[in-house]
Amino acid sequence: MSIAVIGAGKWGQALQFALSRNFTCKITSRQQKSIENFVNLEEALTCQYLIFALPAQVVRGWLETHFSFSGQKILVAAKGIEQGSGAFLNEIFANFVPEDHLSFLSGPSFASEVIQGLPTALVINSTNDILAKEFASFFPSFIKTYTSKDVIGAEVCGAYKNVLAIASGICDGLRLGNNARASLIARGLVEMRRFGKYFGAQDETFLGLSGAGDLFLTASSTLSRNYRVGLFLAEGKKLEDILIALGEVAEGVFTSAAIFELSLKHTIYTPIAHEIALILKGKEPRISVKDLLAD
Ligand SMILES: NC(=O)C1=CN([C@@H]2O[C@H](COP(=O)(O)OP(=O)(O)OC[C@H]3O[C@@H](n4cnc5c(N)ncnc54)[C@H](OP(=O)(O)O)[C@@H]3O)[C@@H](O)[C@H]2O)C=CC1
Ligand SMILES: O=C(CO)COP(=O)(O)O
Repeated sequence: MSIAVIGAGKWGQALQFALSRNFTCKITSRQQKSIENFVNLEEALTCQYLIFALPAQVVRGWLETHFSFSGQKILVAAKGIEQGSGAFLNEIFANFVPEDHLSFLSGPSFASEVIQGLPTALVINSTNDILAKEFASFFPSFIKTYTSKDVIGAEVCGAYKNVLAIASGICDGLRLGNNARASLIARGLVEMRRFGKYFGAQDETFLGLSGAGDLFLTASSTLSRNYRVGLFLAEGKKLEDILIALGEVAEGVFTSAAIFELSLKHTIYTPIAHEIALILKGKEPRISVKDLLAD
């Protein structure tokens, strides 16, 4: 059995750490890093199992440039919707990999906790149940794994909660209180369900680890990059400066634009994501709060 993680950022390194409990797990990235079992891209691509931990926005370009399908089984660990096209990751990957070789990881998982071996529970989502169970079996005992066939539901949850985490960070940054944050998260859950249902997601996904689990985590902790983006926006910092200081990806910034475009195109009511997209374009957060309360 050969397995490699593509992308040695925060999440890629945490996944490699977890999967190395039971196997030799290789890892590759653009830049050479002093990590055990770091290999070049050519060697990684010969592995039977590949885990993609790249930002959602670069996935299509990366696949076009580097990937040719030769039977690899894929687990996609990114969370986001492509800005511009509004494409979900399963749609992008479907151009390069047969559906029965594709699976998607979801659930509450701060890389900084996984890399310490702290427990969590995750979901492997695939239309191919055998593949999902195969990937699930690779995870170490400190990660409890479940499987699901609701790929689109998991994807919407993983992407949408990043936008709601920005909203929650703004809410806390403006010191609106615990009641306001709980209201925002609860309405956010309803909103992301409405959005997901339009694209065929199943109800139960929103109440489980992929939905409520990851949303509650990300929207209530400064460990979340997206939440921190929200905190800094509330302080009046410029998005450009925030992202430079962050130095890591905050997917909600791009996904909010994608949700904005998809919601307009398909007439889906997504008021929170709508306001976040406007704030990221310069709208004053306090005015957004007033507009949300009045809506
Ligand atoms: N961090 C977390 O807790 C979690 C993150 N995720 C998701 O995983 C994905 C990756 O996040 P994370 O690892 O934290 O992000 P980081 O910013 O820490 O790392 C991003 C990685 O992507 C690589 N990369 C960036 N741009 C390109 C490009 N144009 N071509 C090739 N490689 C590129 C970087 O390569 P290099 O190292 O060479 O610079 C780096 O390895 C995101 O979608 C995120 O939402 C999901 C669950 C948890
Ligand atoms: O997806 C995550 C936890 O499940 C990580 O969230 P952030 O990208 O906001 O840090």
